[in-house]
Amino acid sequence: MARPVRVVVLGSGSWGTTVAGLSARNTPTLLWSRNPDTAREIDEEHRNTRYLGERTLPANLRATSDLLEAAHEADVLVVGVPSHAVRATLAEISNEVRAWVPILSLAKGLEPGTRLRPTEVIGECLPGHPVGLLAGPNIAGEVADGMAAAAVVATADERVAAALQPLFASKVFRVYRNTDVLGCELGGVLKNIVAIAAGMAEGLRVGDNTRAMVLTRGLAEMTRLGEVMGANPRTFAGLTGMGDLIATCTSPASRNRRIGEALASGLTLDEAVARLGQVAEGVKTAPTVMELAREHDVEMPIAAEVEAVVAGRRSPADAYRGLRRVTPGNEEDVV
Ligand SMILES: NC(=O)C1=CN([C@@H]2O[C@H](COP(=O)(O)OP(=O)(O)OC[C@H]3O[C@@H](n4cnc5c(N)ncnc54)[C@H](OP(=O)(O)O)[C@@H]3O)[C@@H](O)[C@H]2O)C=CC1
Ligand SMILES: O=C(CO)COP(=O)(O)O
Repeated sequence: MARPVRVVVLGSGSWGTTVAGLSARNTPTLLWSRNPDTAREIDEEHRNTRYLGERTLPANLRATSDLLEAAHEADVLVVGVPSHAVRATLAEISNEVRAWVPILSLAKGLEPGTRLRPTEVIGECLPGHPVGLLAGPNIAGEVADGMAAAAVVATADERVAAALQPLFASKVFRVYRNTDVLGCELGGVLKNIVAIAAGMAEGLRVGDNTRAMVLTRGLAEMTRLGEVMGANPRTFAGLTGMGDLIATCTSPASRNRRIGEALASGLTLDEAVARLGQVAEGVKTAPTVMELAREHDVEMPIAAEVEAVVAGRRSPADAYRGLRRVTPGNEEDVV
């Protein structure tokens, strides 16, 4: 009888740990943490208190702080470290992962400097492997609490995604598949910037109409840039686009939204980031996305205001005043 597929998840933050918990319910799973205390706590006490509080993890989820052990064990490798850490983490195991092991990214940011998407960084570090991502409207704490949610496994070869779907699925966690890797990945990256704008709106106590405008026009910006870069515009109406945008912009648990709220309350960016104590990918991604927007000649007024606030050139209140100066065009023009 064939042995079960072994999933290895790299990164023991809130989402890496949660995804490892999902997969452990279906198949043997090993979680790598760079912090030996965290690895021990998960392995022996079945908790990750720093990131998931007192929630209990599956007893069969194993953890290690030995990256080589993790790499050698993987039949499927899930990369759950933040986007700025993907290259450095994988550089240590570039010759250690068996050929053809599929690799899935969880990261929703762009690599600073290179502007590469996490799946592209993975492709450079571990060439020859099928690479894709798992994304969607998935606030980690809710998924860890067993609340119903849905996600998408995106890989260029649909057969690979179809093989990976059941590893993460449960009765309350529906896993769809998609072959538009670019569109699915950009959705997760770009919605974080709109979520910072939504958080600022929250902090400034704007009305529900303004909130709806930010989400809708934010989605238009995401779709415009995505289409020019080669993504299917329809992807942005799906779980990894509109779905994740709604979850992140409306959830008080979203770290990106919390950064926007903190900035609107008068905190500096450094103070807001320090108070959060977790990763908010939109902060580092905003300037990179504006570089892409300029390069592709795509108008992204909401992202531009967020970038100006994050760079300290504009206050949140001035950013919202700035949006009033945007000339409304034809709503039917996506690109
Ligand atoms: N949380 C969520 O709801 C969701 C998050 N995501 C995405 O998943 C990715 C991971 O986020 P998330 O788990 O939330 O992050 P957290 O902030 O919860 O945790 C970050 C994790 O990454 C580790 N880490 C940070 N820097 C490095 C590094 N240089 N090398 C190795 N490990 C590092 C941290 O280790 P340490 O504790 O030792 O500092 C910690 O385990 C992000 O791109 C995020 O956008 C996607 C969907 C949902
Ligand atoms: O991507 C997420 C939900 O899908 C998590 O968003 P935050 O990183 O803003 O918490």
